Amino acid sequence: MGLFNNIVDKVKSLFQAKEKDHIENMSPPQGSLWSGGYPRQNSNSPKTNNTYFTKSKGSREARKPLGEANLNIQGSMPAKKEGFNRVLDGLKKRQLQHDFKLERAAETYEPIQNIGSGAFGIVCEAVETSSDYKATIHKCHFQVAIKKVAHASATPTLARRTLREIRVLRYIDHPNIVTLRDIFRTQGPLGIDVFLVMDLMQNNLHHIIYGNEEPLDEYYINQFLGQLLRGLEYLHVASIAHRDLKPSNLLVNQDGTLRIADFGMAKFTDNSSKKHDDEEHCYYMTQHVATLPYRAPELLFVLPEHSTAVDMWAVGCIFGEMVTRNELLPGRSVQGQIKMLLTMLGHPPQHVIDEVRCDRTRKLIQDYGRKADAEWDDIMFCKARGENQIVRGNCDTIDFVKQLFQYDATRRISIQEALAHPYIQRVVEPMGSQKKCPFRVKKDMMQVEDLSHQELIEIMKQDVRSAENTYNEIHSGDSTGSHSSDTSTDTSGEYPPIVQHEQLMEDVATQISICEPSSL
Ligand SMILES: Nc1ncnc2c1ncn2[C@@H]1O[C@H](COP(=O)(O)OP(=O)(O)OP(=O)(O)O)[C@@H](O)[C@H]1O
Repeated sequence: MGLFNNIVDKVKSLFQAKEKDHIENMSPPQGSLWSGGYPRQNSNSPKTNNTYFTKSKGSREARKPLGEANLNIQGSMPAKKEGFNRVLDGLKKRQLQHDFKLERAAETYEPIQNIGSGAFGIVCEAVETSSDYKATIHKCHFQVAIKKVAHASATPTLARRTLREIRVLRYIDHPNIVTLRDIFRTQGPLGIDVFLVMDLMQNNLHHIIYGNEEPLDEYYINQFLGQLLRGLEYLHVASIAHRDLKPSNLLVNQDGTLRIADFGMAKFTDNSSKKHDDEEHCYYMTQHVATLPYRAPELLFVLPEHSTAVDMWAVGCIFGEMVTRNELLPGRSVQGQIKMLLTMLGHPPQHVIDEVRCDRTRKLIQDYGRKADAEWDDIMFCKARGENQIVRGNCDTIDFVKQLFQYDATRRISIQEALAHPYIQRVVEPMGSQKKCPFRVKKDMMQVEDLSHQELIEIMKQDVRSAENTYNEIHSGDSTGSHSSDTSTDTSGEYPPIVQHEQLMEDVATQISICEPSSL
């Protein structure tokens, strides 16, 4: 106990010294890539060694290469290993060719290597080989990421996921949301394979948090948090909830730009979508186990409705993970996750328990016994093993975390309240007002929830064409490559229904480089 107190005192004094320096710490480290607001990604810049943002003992400039901290890249490789690696490379190449049969789009994109995979998609790095204006101007090939959603039409869940992702991303242009550049489809053995072409990002937050032995620098934690909130504000103001926020879905570039990705679970959240809650809850209870540690209580406990508040809970988990380099609530089953919440955060208020729709869950909560409410500075301190001191003794940080982890979604801090919170005001540079999400995105998203499987497939086919057309329009007229020129000011809602687009699409179909087999 004495030893523990000594450590606490030592850390306290360190913390006090750090508090003094806080104002200095708020300014970017020298030579930082963060100055001037949110830097836009330049995917054309040649690939350099990634820069990693760790807390450095001496100067802040001494940073490690991203994700390579533990790799010994020096010394020559034994001949046997070289041979083995050649075989491995050959196998990887063949797998890539097999996974990314792009048909006609192979004229435009050349897959380079597999860079990620999730439960629904595989993602490769590719170059845009067509001699479009960008390649001509920059005299180089544009780097992209292609996400393949295999047999996207096979089940209603997959079709809805894919359509959600297409519809959120196709008209959005936001510095903290991944950019969709193109979209096309091919006919796979089990239905349509959909390919989403995005700007290539260099890493994701999960790798950044765990790729090094030292905690993330406080400055970068705050910058990542600020960008995450900014991207969420854009979505939440339009009543769009992401619903699958986790570090691996937050993509980060060398310049520190963070972009939210993976919109397969995104949903327009208003009263009209309540009727789907049962189906959704069912889905949450059985699938998607990988993201349990970020799942809000309203989804776990099967409470009557949920909304954008689920994302704010996940923000709390992600913030805690950046600070502590540990998952805050690492349950591995639905039951385990519920118990984890009860143990760590204490008992939910009675009115929340009364609303739990699932009898088994209600009984589980009631039988678990009362636990004391969470002491956030202790939780963060223990989880961080004393390494990171952002939270310890820091009232507004603790309050921010508390507000995010409210069991009752209606009492949880909203995105606007989060941005106005003293902690965020203190650590994140003022960001000013941002443009609104185009009305057409909301309208498109609303439609998705009411479609049958067959309708989903039909609309998905149309949407792919439609987005392809949008892509062609953008690239024929706009030399800046920005998607925003017409959409940023569009709040009128005058987006022609997709059905009306059909004839137009038929007319232009021959000009579109869609990878459609003759059988379709
Ligand atoms: N634009 C991009 N640039 C670089 N990497 C990317 C990009 N998009 C996705 N990735 C990588 O691919 C991984 C899988 O992508 P994504 O999360 O979209 O697939 P998913 O199957 O929907 O995943 P999940 O299992 O989380 O639902 C991501 O974690 C990320 O590391």
